[in-house]
Amino acid sequence: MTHNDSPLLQARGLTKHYGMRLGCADVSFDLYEGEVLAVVGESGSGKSTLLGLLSSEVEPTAGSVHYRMRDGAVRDLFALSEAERRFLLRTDWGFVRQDARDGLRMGVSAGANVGERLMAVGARHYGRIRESALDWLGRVEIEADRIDDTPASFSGGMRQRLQIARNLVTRPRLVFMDEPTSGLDVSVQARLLDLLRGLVADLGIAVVIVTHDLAVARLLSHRIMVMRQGRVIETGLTDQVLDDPHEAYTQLLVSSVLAA
Ligand SMILES: Nc1ncnc2c1ncn2[C@@H]1O[C@H](COP(=O)(O)OP(=O)(O)OP(=O)(O)O)[C@@H](O)[C@H]1O
Repeated sequence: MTHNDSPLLQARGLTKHYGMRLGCADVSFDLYEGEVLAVVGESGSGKSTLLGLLSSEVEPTAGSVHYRMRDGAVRDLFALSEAERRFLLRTDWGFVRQDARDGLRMGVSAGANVGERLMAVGARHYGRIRESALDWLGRVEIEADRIDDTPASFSGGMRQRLQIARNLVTRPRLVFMDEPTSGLDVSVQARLLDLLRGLVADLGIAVVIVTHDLAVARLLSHRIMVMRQGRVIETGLTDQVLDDPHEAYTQLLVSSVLAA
């Protein structure tokens, strides 16, 4: 078996209690390289908790996450040192936050927002860093003459595109996305989704995307996990689950979107 045949990430029995309250319970799945997994469910169903557990920002009550590093070694994420975890987050992973202000440095230029990530993986040559930053601004459709502006002067859609560039410039193997298009105008959302879909496919990145919007899941994901009250109630290929949902709750979710 080659590296690429084994999962990039394996979650087993992931459970999180916040005191008496359940965040999520007994979530298990494998994620392969280049695969896009959407986690859907209504507010409070445990999506953000699960994303926090997978990215090792949240400590589990029980369960494990194993991740295959670039050197092929499979590591238990919760056994990594803080320095190793940070290194993963800066290099092999990306995290696109719902609010771009949480994922960008608002006080530094667009170019520096992108360049900083390159420096975290060892780039030192100013000219080349700036060239890569320009290239990536172009890929996310930000005009070259905005490179020295701070994201504070950008529109919501531009900020989100800059956040995407900042996350993808190091060619991470895995990107977590938390509602990356919500809060944007519908037309801006559509363009951003298109862009995301193209970039993810071109780069062959694995993605775990949390969304309450089934249209986003349909457009971006190969597989879908439906969560309710902290548990995964249905999972499968996105088109199959959305076209022929087995669980009554999923049917409700799908039909309420259709009615909207
Ligand atoms: N830090 C926390 N402390 C206590 N309870 C929490 C905490 N974070 C989440 N919860 C609880 O865990 C459950 C799952 O919440 P979570 O935020 O994971 O759901 P979600 O599906 O992401 O919701 P939303 O779409 O509204 O963000 C909820 O009952 C929530 O109140």
